[in-house]
Amino acid sequence: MQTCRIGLVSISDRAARGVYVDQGLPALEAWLNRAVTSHFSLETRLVPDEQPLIEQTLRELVDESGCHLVLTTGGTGPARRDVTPDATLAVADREMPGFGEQMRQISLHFVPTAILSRQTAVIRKQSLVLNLPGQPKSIQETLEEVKNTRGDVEIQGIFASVTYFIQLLDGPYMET
Ligand SMILES: Nc1ncnc2c1ncn2[C@@H]1O[C@H](COP(=O)(O)OP(=O)(O)OP(=O)(O)O)[C@@H](O)[C@H]1O
Ligand SMILES: Nc1nc2c(c(=O)[nH]1)N[C@H]1C(S)=C(S)[C@@H](COP(=O)(O)O)O[C@H]1N2
Repeated sequence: MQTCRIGLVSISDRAARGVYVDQGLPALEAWLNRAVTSHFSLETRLVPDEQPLIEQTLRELVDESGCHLVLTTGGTGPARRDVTPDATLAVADREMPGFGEQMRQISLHFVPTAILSRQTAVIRKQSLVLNLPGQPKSIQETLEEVKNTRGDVEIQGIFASVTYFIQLLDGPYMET
């Protein structure tokens, strides 16, 4: 059976400079290890908020490493150096705006500032490139469903659509 290849990109000026220890890649990896039960392989990158570098990293992960899914964290906000969505759109074949819309709806349950994230998702070749905000805690928040106090699902998470997307693009079956 084909292995799902997943690229993880943490985008942070200060983590890339060593001012603080990167928590983005460990948080992404921990979430995937909890959520995905089928076999997958990971390629990880830590890059500063520089648009050409981010674009180059996304191209490498999709075109050379053959990733079926690339998750980015960080740089989705409105600040001058937040350029991750711009880099993502620059390497896109097609945009998938529903992912960003749904994640902002979910994030509103955690932070009132959710709409400050410009996070989006795009198709490049065989791959889905998906932006997540930079706060390490936002990785779990944006990838999971929202439940009410009784434990019923109030808003569906996006990951079922991610696995279906990969199948629609003739990628491997991913079990969650
Ligand atoms: N990779 C990371 N590792 C640990 N903490 C992070 C990381 N990225 C972001 N954070 C935390 O989340 C906050 C918001 O993330 P954001 O992507 O807006 O970073 P930032 O303020 O632009 O700074 P930087 O790019 O230097 O991380 C940061 O100020 C920092 O406290
Ligand atoms: N789930 C979730 N979404 C979130 C946040 C968060 O902490 N959790 N932070 C918000 C804030 S304050 C900002 S500025 C934007 C952009 O964050 P980024 O620049 O770190 O990507 O994401 C927003 N979305």
